[in-house]
Amino acid sequence: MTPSPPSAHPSGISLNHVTKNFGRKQVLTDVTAELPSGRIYGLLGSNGVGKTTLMSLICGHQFRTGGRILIDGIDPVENPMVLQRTCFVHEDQLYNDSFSVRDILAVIPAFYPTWSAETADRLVTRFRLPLDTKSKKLSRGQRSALAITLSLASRAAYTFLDEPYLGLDASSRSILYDELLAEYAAHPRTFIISTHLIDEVADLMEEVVVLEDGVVAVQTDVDEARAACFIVRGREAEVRTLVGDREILTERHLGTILSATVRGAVTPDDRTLAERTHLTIEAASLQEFVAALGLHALDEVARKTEVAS
Ligand SMILES: Nc1ncnc2c1ncn2[C@@H]1O[C@H](COP(=O)(O)OP(=O)(O)OP(=O)(O)O)[C@@H](O)[C@H]1O
Repeated sequence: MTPSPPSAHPSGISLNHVTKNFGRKQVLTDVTAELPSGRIYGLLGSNGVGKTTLMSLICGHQFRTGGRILIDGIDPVENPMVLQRTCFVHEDQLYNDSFSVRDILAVIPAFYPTWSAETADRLVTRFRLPLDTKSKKLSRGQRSALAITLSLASRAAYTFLDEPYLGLDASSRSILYDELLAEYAAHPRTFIISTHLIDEVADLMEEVVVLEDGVVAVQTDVDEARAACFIVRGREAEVRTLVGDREILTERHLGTILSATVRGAVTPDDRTLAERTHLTIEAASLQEFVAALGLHALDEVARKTEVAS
């Protein structure tokens, strides 16, 4: 067998100084990141920071203002091959008003050579989607369930889920997480999920990318992130003694009590000292870690800007 030629580009998404303006408003000012394929990414950031915009740019649904985007080495803009390999359906997706759920499920497979009718059927049943209801009559949760069904059944190599849980009740959310992991295990591909429920989806995500002020403030592996910091709480002097010369990412004061999020792993000596000096040590949740790192990264940017000006 002739070996296939080495690809000039590694597979995955490559973002290089990507910018996006809407009129005079700069939403993405300089987004640079490498997202190797075959992972589940969490795209995080506050409301209006540009998560949906970035996903639309990557899929080629909108034009970027500047910079370079490559999917498996190919620019997604007006490229039918990339369109077949990416799926980005969201809850407020517009469908033809006269289309029922059944009609939508009949039309969409034509766009995806990898479509799985079996997955679509299973999700329709599990979400109890009303097949004969017109799309505009669906509730918000049902619209989300339809978007998830289309996204997972597409089996697209790059699947984007924009806050996929909107309007879903607790049991439908657990169907989403369950099905996503099952699909990912059986048919590995790349998922990019924007979310504000960091801790709820923390077990799904392998890597998080945090957008702040138009740039990637943090990109980190979730397991590394979990082991990378802890919170120590107690009287300020004792907390500072325990922390030593390690880096404090954030600190909060409540009277004489200091709560510090510390970069690094907890050591046995830390535990002994904490017990002796009545400090509490706990693991930081992913949400706390991301918030601390994000704020810290932005402080650094602000400090460097101040120094430079
Ligand atoms: N078509 C558009 N025209 C003008 N401004 C837009 C357009 N689309 C998005 N924006 C603006 O770009 C910014 C980023 O919007 P975007 O929806 O990407 O944010 P987001 O991070 O997904 O927000 P959220 O977490 O609230 O969903 C917002 O200020 C929004 O008002």
